[in-house]
Amino acid sequence: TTPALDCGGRRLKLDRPRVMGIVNVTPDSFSDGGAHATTDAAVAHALRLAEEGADLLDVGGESTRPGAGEVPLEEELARVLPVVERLARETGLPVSVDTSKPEVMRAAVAAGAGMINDVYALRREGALDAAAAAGVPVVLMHMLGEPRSMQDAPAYDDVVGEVHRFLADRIFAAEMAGIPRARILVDPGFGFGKTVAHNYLLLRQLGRIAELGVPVLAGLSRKSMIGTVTSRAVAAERVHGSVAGAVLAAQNGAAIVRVHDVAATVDALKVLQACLEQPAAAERP
Ligand SMILES: Nc1nc2[nH]c(S[C@@H](C(=O)O)c3ccccc3)nc2c(=O)[nH]1
Repeated sequence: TTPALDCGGRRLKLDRPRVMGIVNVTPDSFSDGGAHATTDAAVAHALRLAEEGADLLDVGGESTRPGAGEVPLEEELARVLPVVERLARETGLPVSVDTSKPEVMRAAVAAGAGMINDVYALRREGALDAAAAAGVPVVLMHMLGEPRSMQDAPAYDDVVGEVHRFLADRIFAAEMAGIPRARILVDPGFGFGKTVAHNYLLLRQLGRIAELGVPVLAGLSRKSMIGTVTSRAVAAERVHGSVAGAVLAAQNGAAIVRVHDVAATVDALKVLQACLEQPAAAERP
């Protein structure tokens, strides 16, 4: 039987590393086109990612930029719901909602979302119950502290061990809230309270996170861990480094990689798969 997730009725096979396309629904600071322009732009972008080969899409309405303030509930709903609704209707792909607010989780799943992606690992008030009631897979991600302060001076005795322990605790909390293990994924949270060194230790030892026995999601795309080592200050110039990171994450056990640059990542993972799938017999000339 092929490992797979049931994402609100849409099947996501996990027989090989899958690509989650990032759909940020944040108002375009240049045009005052208002809500419709924001929705239309996000949907158009997402449809392009689907064309490029994304296996699922991740719709987020709140920037978790370190130091960023909270987006009010009504604003997040107004951004996310129209996009989730249209993508659920217009693509056959599972649509994940990137939120920490229980109200957004419930509304997004009611609007067609088939996965919950929570950078707070369901620690907000009511989030465990909302995710349990939603009946869709949920991604539990590690973050050290709060977005506002997490990058001030992140410190660990053993970053891999502590991230592993946090995720094990959150899996337990989710199971106690009635979320079956078959609906749980974990994520080490690259860039969420980690130095560049911490991030690369986590990437190298991602197999230890995979030992938790649930699918691992990895999101390195265009992050400072890539920009720093490649001296690429501009996020859009971090594609090559991000693709290398995605391949490494997949090779080290990630079941899903969360990326901006879908087409490039899809091709790179095909090369990885070809390498991994070759039977040993083929090695003999
Ligand atoms: N599961 C999972 N969800 C995620 N949402 C994000 S937001 C992040 C970004 O660069 O996309 C980000 C960080 C800081 C500012 C803006 C955007 N990152 C992840 C991740 O690594 N894993």
